[in-house]
Amino acid sequence: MSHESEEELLDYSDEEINVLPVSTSTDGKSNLNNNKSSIGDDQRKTDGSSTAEDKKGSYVGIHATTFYDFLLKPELIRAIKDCGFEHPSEVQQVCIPQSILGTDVLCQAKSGLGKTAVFVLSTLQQLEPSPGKISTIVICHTRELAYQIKNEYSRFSKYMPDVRTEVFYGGTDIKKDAEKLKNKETCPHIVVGTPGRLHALVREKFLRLNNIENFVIDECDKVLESFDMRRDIQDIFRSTPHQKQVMMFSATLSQDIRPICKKFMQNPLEIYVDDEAKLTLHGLQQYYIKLSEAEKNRKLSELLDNLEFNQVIIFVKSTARANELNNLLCQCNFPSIAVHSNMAQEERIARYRSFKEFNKRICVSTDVFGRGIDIERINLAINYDLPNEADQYLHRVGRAGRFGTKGLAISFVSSSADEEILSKIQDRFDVKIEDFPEEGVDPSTYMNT
Ligand SMILES: Nc1ncnc2c1ncn2[C@@H]1O[C@H](COP(=O)(O)OP(=O)(O)OP(=O)(O)O)[C@@H](O)[C@H]1O
Repeated sequence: MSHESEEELLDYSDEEINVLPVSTSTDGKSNLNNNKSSIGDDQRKTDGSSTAEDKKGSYVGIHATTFYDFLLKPELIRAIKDCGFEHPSEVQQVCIPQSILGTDVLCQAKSGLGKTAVFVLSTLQQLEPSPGKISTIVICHTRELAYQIKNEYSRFSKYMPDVRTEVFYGGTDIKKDAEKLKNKETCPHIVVGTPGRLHALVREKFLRLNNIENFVIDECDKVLESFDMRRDIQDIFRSTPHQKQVMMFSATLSQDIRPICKKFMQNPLEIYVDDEAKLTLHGLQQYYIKLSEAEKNRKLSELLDNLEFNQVIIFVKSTARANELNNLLCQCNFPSIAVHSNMAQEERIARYRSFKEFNKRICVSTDVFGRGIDIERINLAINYDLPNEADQYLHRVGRAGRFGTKGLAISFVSSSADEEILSKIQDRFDVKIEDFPEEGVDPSTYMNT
């Protein structure tokens, strides 16, 4: 592990964070009065040593906390080991001890540091599977992310043979979903899905949520900012029992969206990264290239020819552009694939899998892959078209450099609007995005060994 990725696992100051086991009331909810915390680089010590400020509640030493400390079920510990997870990341250290107790959680933590495992492990820890009883529902904004989360449940419930997880999203036959849900033998204990399909299943009374104990929204700002998705969520939420655990996660949680999230919660543990500079991924080198629209293809091909990378994701602003660019790359014999929302759902998932399984090294995508998607080998992200929001930039480039690894992000800047966005990104996240050097970048600085 590189020095930088080790730093991601350092400890916290107890002034900011109380991660000691908390006293619980009879309903299992946390009694912490101040349930608000933040995670930030400046709260971590860099040498792992103990100081006078290390009082109760601080994690001392780089690897002072292990997954064993969470007292998880042995089946989970075995699966965690199989996944190769050695030490919990900071967000896992802060959240898991409380989330396994049933506390509501509203959590912002930077991209790629393992927010998914927080809710997957804590819901599996609490789950007592009973036939026909759906205990956990997880909602996210895209079908591929739902599919990915379902697979995470499968990985971690490997030694829990009675636990069933199913994923439901649009673009597939709803009757098949209904069949699965109707039959006690096939009805899942954990449901993962996208808002529209889940809402339709609830409305048609195929999906009954009266036994729900955990209600999770991943990429919650994206889900709740969109009027349509929020309306669906509200209806789904209303069909769940009043007493349940609610958890929400994202790398970006604006001041405006927080109260909206909290409306769904009771006295949540709140984890924010209020200093947006701390959302910057330190293993990720970020550059821009100024050019005209007409120069983009030539430049891209030059970069793909000259740069070393394992896998690259190229973001464009429309499905038409994704198809065009992908065709062009394929014509030039680049091993490229395109993924966007304007294709049959089965094909979308097949392409996601093909890219994840390393059958293709280049993926041209719209923002369908801009958030949440976790493909370990991506170490280069290219914004062929810059997004029009700074937050979206942060999510996109976070596809490279997962879990504290190294990576490279290059953005094409071809208009005054692009220049404005570029300066917004640099101001907000306190990151210096430099002009891409003529001589290129030394691969050893962004390739993981
Ligand atoms: N403790 C751990 N040790 C090693 N790898 C881990 C650990 N926790 C998570 N990972 C891995 O790190 C990667 C990123 O995790 P995950 O996708 O949950 O990030 P995230 O915080 O949800 O990011 P994003 O905000 O971009 O969606 C995954 O491949 C996951 O398997």
